[in-house]
Amino acid sequence: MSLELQHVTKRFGGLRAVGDVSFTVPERSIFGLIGPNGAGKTTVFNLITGVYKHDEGSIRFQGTDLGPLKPSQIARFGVARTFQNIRLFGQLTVLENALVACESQRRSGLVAALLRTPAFYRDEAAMTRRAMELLEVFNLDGVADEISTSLSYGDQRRLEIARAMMLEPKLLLLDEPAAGMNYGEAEGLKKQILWLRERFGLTVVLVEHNMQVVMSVCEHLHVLDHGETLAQGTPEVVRRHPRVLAAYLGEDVEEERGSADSAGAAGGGAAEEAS
Ligand SMILES: Nc1ncnc2c1ncn2[C@@H]1O[C@H](COP(=O)(O)OP(=O)(O)OP(=O)(O)O)[C@@H](O)[C@H]1O
Repeated sequence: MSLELQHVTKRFGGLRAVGDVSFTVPERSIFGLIGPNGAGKTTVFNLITGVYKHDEGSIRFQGTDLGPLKPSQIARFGVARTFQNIRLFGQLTVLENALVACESQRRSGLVAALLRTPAFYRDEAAMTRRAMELLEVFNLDGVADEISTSLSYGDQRRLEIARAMMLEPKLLLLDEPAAGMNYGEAEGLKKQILWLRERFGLTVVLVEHNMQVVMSVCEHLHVLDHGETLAQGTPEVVRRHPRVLAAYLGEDVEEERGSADSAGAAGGGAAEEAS
């Protein structure tokens, strides 16, 4: 198993933002963490990446307890993320934004950089090749030299994913990647996420309100509400779960049922027990 949360609880003062949450994300799967606003989804990402420390429970990635690790150690361990609010370097170009992510990954050291040694240039060339390959996946190679803030909102979101991928992660956490995207852009995003999984053998956890995206790319869903688990299972199970339908996702899920079905919605396998 890739990522495993067991009985994780996080409190902010008197507020229990995440309460006794457990789930397991299988290796190379695309896993959706969904729920209404304030459900605790971003807090779970912040706990996995070490931004916050959980009060109870455990978070393990590929068998290692992430609890004692700092965010930078967790990133080096192969966990990368994007943010709900776009965090690009506005003055840098698209390519520079991608490259800056992996400065810490350079194999050649500071001396090599200062002296501009052959090792430095080899590193530089390899990183630029990887960046251009990723920019191409997201149709951003043609604007590699543009200042990042000149991109559309959807393109900036895709650039954030490309930048996170520069860290060569094993686990990618995407926080609302489809926010602000139109239908066509969201369709493109679905293909790009699937491609990344295939190409890099990636495990993906997706926080997303766009049910068109969630229902068709995720194999497993975990639904939070007020920090607690409301339901879990395949998209088929979750979207028919009475509590999910009635209380939180009903209209969206019903609306998207047709399009997700016709797109061959993921998760058609054995139905899991919904809690
Ligand atoms: N640093 C913090 N200090 C205090 N409360 C916080 C903090 N971070 C999150 N919260 C609270 O924890 C709860 C869960 O917030 P969180 O951002 O994780 O929800 P979410 O499911 O990601 O919501 P959304 O879909 O709106 O992004 C909310 O009530 C929020 O106000």
